[in-house]
Amino acid sequence: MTQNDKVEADITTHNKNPLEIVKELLKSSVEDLGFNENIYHLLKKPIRVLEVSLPVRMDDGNIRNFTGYRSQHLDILGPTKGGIRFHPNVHIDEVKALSIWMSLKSAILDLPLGGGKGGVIVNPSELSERELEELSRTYIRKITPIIGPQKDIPAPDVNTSPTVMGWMVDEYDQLRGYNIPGMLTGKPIIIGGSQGRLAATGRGVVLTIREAAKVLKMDLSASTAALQGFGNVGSMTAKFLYKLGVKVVAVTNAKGGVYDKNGLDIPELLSFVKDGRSVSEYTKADPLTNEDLFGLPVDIFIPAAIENQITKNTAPAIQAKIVAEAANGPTTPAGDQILEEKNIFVIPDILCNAGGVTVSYFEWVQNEMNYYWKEEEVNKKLEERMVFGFENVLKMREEKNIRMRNAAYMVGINHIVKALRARSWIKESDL
Ligand SMILES: NC(=O)C1=CN([C@@H]2O[C@H](COP(=O)(O)OP(=O)(O)OC[C@H]3O[C@@H](n4cnc5c(N)ncnc54)[C@H](OP(=O)(O)O)[C@@H]3O)[C@@H](O)[C@H]2O)C=CC1
Ligand SMILES: O=C(O)CCC(=O)C(=O)O
Repeated sequence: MTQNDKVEADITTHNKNPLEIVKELLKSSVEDLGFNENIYHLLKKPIRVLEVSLPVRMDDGNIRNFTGYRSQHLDILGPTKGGIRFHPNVHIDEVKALSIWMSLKSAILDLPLGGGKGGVIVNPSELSERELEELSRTYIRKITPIIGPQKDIPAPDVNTSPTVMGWMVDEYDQLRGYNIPGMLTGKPIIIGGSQGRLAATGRGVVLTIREAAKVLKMDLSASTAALQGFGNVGSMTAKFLYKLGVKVVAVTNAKGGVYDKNGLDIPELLSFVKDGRSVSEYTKADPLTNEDLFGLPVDIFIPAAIENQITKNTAPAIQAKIVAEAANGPTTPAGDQILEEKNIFVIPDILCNAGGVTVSYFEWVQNEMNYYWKEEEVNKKLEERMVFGFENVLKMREEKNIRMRNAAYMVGINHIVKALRARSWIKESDL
């Protein structure tokens, strides 16, 4: 059984297929908006999906042929846009689902972009740096026919750092014969990256938590938080929570993590992991398993790792008032049902983590005009967009007396529907 067969068996058997999950939510939201089912049929499939073979000469002299994908969901609002994931559990349905979420995210924040996403089935920790660079360059070569600054603009996601983005943009530029920085975002700043992009997703997550705390009348400086995932998004989220005075008591990664009921020293933890060490090796706090993380007595719980973490098995333990979905798709429908029964305020992924694509959009704008903003300007613009998105979703929630997740889907779909109508893909009778 290949790794992909195992992933397929797991997502099918346990009702965790992200594509089925997002399709169900699209269908019910289209119904709740009173639109014809035709709209659902237009939104449920990406317009284009490419599968590529990625042969890499390994250090031992043998060739390994990896598989990669790029999914483009909808391009009626602008070029498609979204990250590239390197992970052993990448699956075609996951990539398609992630591209649909990207469309919704951009729509909620009124970004002139559609949804895209890419992935390669690989465990990057098993590759040498040279092998990883070859894989990254090969992937970009293979998807070159369908990407470009006016077509589809990749970016980072799980296990793809600015260094990986640097290799990718260089490969594209070498192929085309000149510099085209706007073909990809999340680049190192020296070659056209934007100030503030590295921290943008975590900054955005914390802005949505701040807005949610206002709704719930919670004093953040007297609140506690626990985080799953301490990569780009998790670590930056922890940094900004700490700055706001939130006591971050627990963080984990795939190997486990640490807990201190009096609050972790986040700046120290950030420098601890900087040179490649894992949070699970930090000895100035108690060790913690990913299983125990869910049951901690905290006010804010933040999944910032991968999909399908808040499930019917883990959700019952959650005691938080706010679940802020920094990761994409961290909650299964069964887990979500339990969060609803517990009356937990969920900031849904397509709103919560939209700060990343927002600053990626700013990066692309700066690349196109070849003029660069200071970090304060980027951060100010990011804050405006996040608050705008949060307020629109909150308004829909209050108008319809529904949950934030349903409200976010409805705001996103409403926005896309306006473009579908303007292009006459749909008729008045579909609405
Ligand atoms: N990067 C971005 O700008 C954006 C990312 N996102 C989403 O945020 C999430 C995190 O992405 P990002 O931070 O970029 O990725 P990174 O690769 O930087 O970090 C991922 C983190 O998740 C941890 N992790 C992976 N699997 C598990 C597991 N089974 N249990 C606990 N922790 C685990 C990793 O641990 P370890 O290091 O041990 O593997 C690592 O700490 C993803 O869902 C991504 O799609 C959303 C919007 C934008
Ligand atoms: O920065 C981007 O363009 C996309 C980020 C991303 O992949 C995501 O929001 O899930």
